[in-house]
Amino acid sequence: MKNLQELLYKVPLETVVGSTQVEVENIHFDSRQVGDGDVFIALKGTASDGHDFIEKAIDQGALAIVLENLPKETHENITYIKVESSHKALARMAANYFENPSRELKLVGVTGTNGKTTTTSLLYSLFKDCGFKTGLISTVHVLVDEKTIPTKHTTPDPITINSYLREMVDAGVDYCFMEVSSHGIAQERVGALHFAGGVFTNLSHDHLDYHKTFAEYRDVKKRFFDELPASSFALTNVDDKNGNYMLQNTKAKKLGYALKTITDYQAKIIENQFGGLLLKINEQEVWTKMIGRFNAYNMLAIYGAAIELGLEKEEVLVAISKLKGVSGRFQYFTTAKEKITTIVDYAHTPDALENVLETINAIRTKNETLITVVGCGGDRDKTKRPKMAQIAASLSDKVILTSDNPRTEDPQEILDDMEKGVEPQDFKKVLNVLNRKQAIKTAAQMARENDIILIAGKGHETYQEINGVRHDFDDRNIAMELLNLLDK
Ligand SMILES: CC(=O)N[C@H]1[C@@H](OP(=O)(O)OP(=O)(O)OC[C@H]2O[C@@H](n3ccc(=O)[nH]c3=O)[C@H](O)[C@@H]2O)O[C@H](CO)[C@@H](O)[C@@H]1O[C@H](C)C(=O)N[C@@H](C)C(=O)N[C@H](CCC(=O)O)C(=O)O
Ligand SMILES: Nc1ncnc2c1ncn2[C@@H]1O[C@H](COP(=O)(O)OP(=O)(O)OP(=O)(O)O)[C@@H](O)[C@H]1O
Ligand SMILES: N[C@H](CCC[C@H](N)C(=O)O)C(=O)O
Ligand SMILES: [Mg+2]
Repeated sequence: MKNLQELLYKVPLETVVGSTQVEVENIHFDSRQVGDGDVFIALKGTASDGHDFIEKAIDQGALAIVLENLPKETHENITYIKVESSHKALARMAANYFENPSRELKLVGVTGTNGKTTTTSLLYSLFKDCGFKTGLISTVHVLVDEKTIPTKHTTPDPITINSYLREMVDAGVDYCFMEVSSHGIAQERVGALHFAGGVFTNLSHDHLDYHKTFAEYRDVKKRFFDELPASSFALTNVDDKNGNYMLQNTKAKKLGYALKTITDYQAKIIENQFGGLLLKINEQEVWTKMIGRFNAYNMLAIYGAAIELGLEKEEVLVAISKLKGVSGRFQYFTTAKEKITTIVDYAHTPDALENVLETINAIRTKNETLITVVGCGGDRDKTKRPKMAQIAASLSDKVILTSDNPRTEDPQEILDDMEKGVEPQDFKKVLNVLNRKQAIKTAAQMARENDIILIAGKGHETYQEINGVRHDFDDRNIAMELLNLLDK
């Protein structure tokens, strides 16, 4: 049981109808989960409005309702708490409910269009390697030190985040690294968390279905830094054209990392090959198994964050040299006889796809054929579709356009949207194979000795969502099975 008044600590209230001196059980923002003695927080969402479910929540036993608009008629024994923003109130109440676990460990948030999963996952591995109990909240999974929890969101809702953080604190976790998505910031999912640091990776085209304009998307990301406390650090990629903008109004200690600009954490790429990168970070050389220029940025972000969190330079460099790749990010295998290399990568934005293809083109020997298999997700930003097809076709020798997660959209229409981006000189390189498994099979049949196949967009995902149903599907298993079978 929790005292409602205590749960409302630091929540700016507009009007209260009824008593706040009541004991409550749980807090919920979904009426379907409400039970006896709970608080229901009515959120205005994208598909519906939680205010429409207040009566249902009361029928199910809610004692108190947090809302933005008071109903005309109220029930006598119910407490109504009117706030300006239910999303902000939820964030604060969730933190209060779990007794502010983010203050009991060092929480670092990583935001940006690409590189969040890579950076947070590698920070997790690095801190584990240095002997700390560590937590991770990422697109791939949540880790409470060594315990794995499956996840659906990159940045979950505030109740879920705070419950994970409480579990981490109780398990003795010292550091937690979490991905902060733009949806997470816009919906206040990270609203009342206490961050020890924030990292910005980069900003490019994504989610323009949700944020409408690039400026709005950029400013949502900036809000994360605006709200960091003075005791924290804000580490930004100053080579990105929005890097400095992110830190413009932050109270946190401002720091930069770059390959091209003079700043706090700098690196030079000395070698870039299939085996990894040789970097010179702040005058010290280090080999990493991570591949490609974009990973040099990820390494710098990791290095800077680890130093700001108090680790020694030497131990950080040793740990960096031991880091292994992240699930579904440039994950590759080569067949035994024909030496066909298949790379599975989560590139699902134009920028990520361009980076991955440029990385492959920079390190291959040019005699092989590069075959790219790529699709775009349904119910997501449509404007990235033609761009991704254009990039795939211009930077590969052959392209197979296919489905990603169509969700509730018609897969053929997604493919048609993509095809519009292919430029006339590339028409002859492109094939359309709607079924993703067939598309991978086509690539496998086309490939000859030493060729390279890139399968982009789904990375670590172990399902394909069609018509709202998730079917088992793993690019890596399918590719491995088909290629090994064909490897005579
Ligand atoms: C567009 C979006 O982000 N939606 C998220 C949002 O839902 P919503 O507010 O739009 O919900 P809604 O359906 O309009 O309902 C409004 C309110 O009524 C409530 N309700 C609804 C029905 C009912 O019977 N009773 C009831 O109380 C709902 O619980 C909700 O509180 O809040 C929900 C709870 O936190 C999320 O689960 C949901 O994520 C949806 C499923 C989603 O697909 N989100 C994706 C786009 C997302 O968040 N992605 C980012 C990663 C992006 C990236 O960086 O690549 C992520 O962080 O995962
Ligand atoms: N620093 C980077 N800059 C640009 N591209 C990157 C960077 N790091 C990774 N990538 C590319 O972007 C893809 C996605 O990387 P990652 O999963 O780390 O990003 P993310 O920000 O977590 O994405 P999401 O928004 O889906 O959670 C990778 O598979 C790789 O192709
Ligand atoms: N976090 C991203 C993941 C996209 C992955 C891609 N496979 C797709 O389904 O579009 C999103 O929800 O937009
Ligand atoms: Mg991610």
